[in-house]
Amino acid sequence: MKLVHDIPGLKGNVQVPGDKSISHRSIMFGAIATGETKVTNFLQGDDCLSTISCFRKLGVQIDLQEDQVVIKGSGLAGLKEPEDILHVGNSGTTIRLMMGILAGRDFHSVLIGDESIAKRPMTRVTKPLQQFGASIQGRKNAEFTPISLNGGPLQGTTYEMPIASAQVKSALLFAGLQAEGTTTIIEQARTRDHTEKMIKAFGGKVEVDGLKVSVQGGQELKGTTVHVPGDISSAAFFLAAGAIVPNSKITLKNVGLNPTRTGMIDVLSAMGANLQVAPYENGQAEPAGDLTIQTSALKGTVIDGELIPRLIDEIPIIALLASQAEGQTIIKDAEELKVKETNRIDTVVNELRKLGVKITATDDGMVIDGKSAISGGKVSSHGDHRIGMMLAIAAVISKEEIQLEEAEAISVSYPNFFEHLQSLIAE
Ligand SMILES: O=C(O)C1=C[C@@H](OP(=O)(O)O)[C@@H](O)[C@H](O)C1
Ligand SMILES: C=C(OP(=O)(O)O)C(=O)O
Repeated sequence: MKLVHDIPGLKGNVQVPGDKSISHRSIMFGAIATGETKVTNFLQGDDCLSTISCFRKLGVQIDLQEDQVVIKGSGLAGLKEPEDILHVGNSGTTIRLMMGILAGRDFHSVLIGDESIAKRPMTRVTKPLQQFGASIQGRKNAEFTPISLNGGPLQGTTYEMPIASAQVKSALLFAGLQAEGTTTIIEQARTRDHTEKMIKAFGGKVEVDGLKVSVQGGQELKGTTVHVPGDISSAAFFLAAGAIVPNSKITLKNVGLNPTRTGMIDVLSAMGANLQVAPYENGQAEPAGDLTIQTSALKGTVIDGELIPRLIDEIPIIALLASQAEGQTIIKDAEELKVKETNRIDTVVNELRKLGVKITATDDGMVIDGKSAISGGKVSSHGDHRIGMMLAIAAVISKEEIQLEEAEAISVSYPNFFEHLQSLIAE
């Protein structure tokens, strides 16, 4: 598609769609709890719809109307053997977290996904689950899909994670909730804690002590209401756009501000962005607030260490932001980018280079030189939603036309992205 380019400014308010990580988990907890769960502001992106479709195949009644979902859970024991393969589409969160649930169920199940999922590593979850006693098979020693599980009794265990991953932590917590005894996960760095918060919201207990997270098996979870805040990973595209497009002022309403997710705010502040954060005081489990960004004079920064898991999905758009700053930006300790929907070090660097950005790939990140003019050309999302949105924001600051291939991938996390972008374009 031809992207909108060379616009005079971005002005107005946007309510970004519901948080993807929280939306997935609301379906999963609703399905394994007893009683009714209501979810408001649910993200109807392709990934979360894949999660709904998998749980329907497990016999769970899920009613989806507009952005509200009602789930009728009958507890873990109420999940039924699926008669068909469970297809997770493009969603790493769906497949990895579901493995933690299915490992302890007394039936056979098979998980597959699209071409991208077929290349993403699974032993990060299947290996520790085998330590719980789970029976899991897959290509290359359970590294790749199709993955098949013969669920059964699990034994609680202590597991020190070799990587920073909320998906791995969450899968093991789901296994721990149905294992005998205590399960303790030791994180390498703090990752998003939506699973821990949701265990509590559903009436369960989880103990967090620094980087150690423990749960007891056999807890009964009870259905509840989940209010999903807007997704800061989606807001990130408009935060960047507001900062780099001249003559802009954008307010993003009801954005999730869980501190395990707000690395983008820290980076914008470090780069000198004109950003205001107005948190709500509504006592919700997941904090939220309004963010207002204005055109800013940015400077380069270094992004590494414990900051990385707090902004891992925002790195593609941060690379574009850095290309408009004064000086150099260095992103390191981000090897995990190589195993996302695409190898995001390579796709970000290759696509931005096509548009004239001075950017170099490193083993664990990238180095970006600032103040590049964005030239026209033909680019592709390579089927990766976050790359597609980043390139659409690159186009708005280009004087020349940019064509985006595989734009449809954007509906994975932000189905109305182009509508929202259009609504902000100043007359
Ligand atoms: O737990 C989650 O909801 C997610 C965790 C992150 O993945 P990793 O756990 O692989 O870092 C993130 O990249 C993904 O978009 C969503
Ligand atoms: C990495 C992502 O998602 P997932 O791992 O769920 O496919 C993402 O949304 O950027």
